[in-house]
Amino acid sequence: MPAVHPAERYGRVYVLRIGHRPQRDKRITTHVGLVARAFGANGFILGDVCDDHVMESLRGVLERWGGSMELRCGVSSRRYVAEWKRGGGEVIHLTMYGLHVDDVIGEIRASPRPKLIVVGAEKVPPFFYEAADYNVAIGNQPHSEVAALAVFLDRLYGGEELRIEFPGARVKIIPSPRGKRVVSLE
Ligand SMILES: C[S@@+](CC[C@H](N)C(=O)[O-])C[C@H]1O[C@@H](n2cnc3c(N)ncnc32)[C@H](O)[C@@H]1O
Repeated sequence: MPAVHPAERYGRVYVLRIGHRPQRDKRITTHVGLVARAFGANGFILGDVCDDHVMESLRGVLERWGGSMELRCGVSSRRYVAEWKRGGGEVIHLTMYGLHVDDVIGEIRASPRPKLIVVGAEKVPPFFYEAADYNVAIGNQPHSEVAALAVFLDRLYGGEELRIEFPGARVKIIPSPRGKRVVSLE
């Protein structure tokens, strides 16, 4: 049976990637976008810059593997956060300096408000700490925006996101104990 998209239960979820440096961060920002899609976010926003390499990679994955995640780039991150809040949504900034995820995830899951998850690259300006409704730490040790986003979305959706069936997929993997089985859906 196709899985119900968990966003139907927990509200709309977008990911805002800030601080992307096109010379250095192409691969890691692409991975942030891939995790956003695969772990059930409804939108991926690359703030302040556009990077064709990143956006084309993500569009290619959506075309082949399905899903209807909204993709945008080049919008002002600060304005996006402010407008999200004005529209009634809440902002969750992932940072190692924040409150431990275990101490806030219950409250976040209980809220039906649309959620904007902000992940940084290098130093995150104080604006985002102040504008956030929650500054959430996936443990209080430094690691990676990719890991932080994956763990946060998995906690938010309680693991349901790993069974999402993506609409419009052209191919699908048949899980197998050995080797690769991929079938065409066209
Ligand atoms: C490589 S880290 C750089 C962190 C940077 N030194 C700072 O002052 O925020 C890039 C991003 O990974 C995420 N991140 C890294 N460790 C994290 C943790 N323990 N909990 C939550 N997010 C984390 C944050 O979104 C952070 O902005």
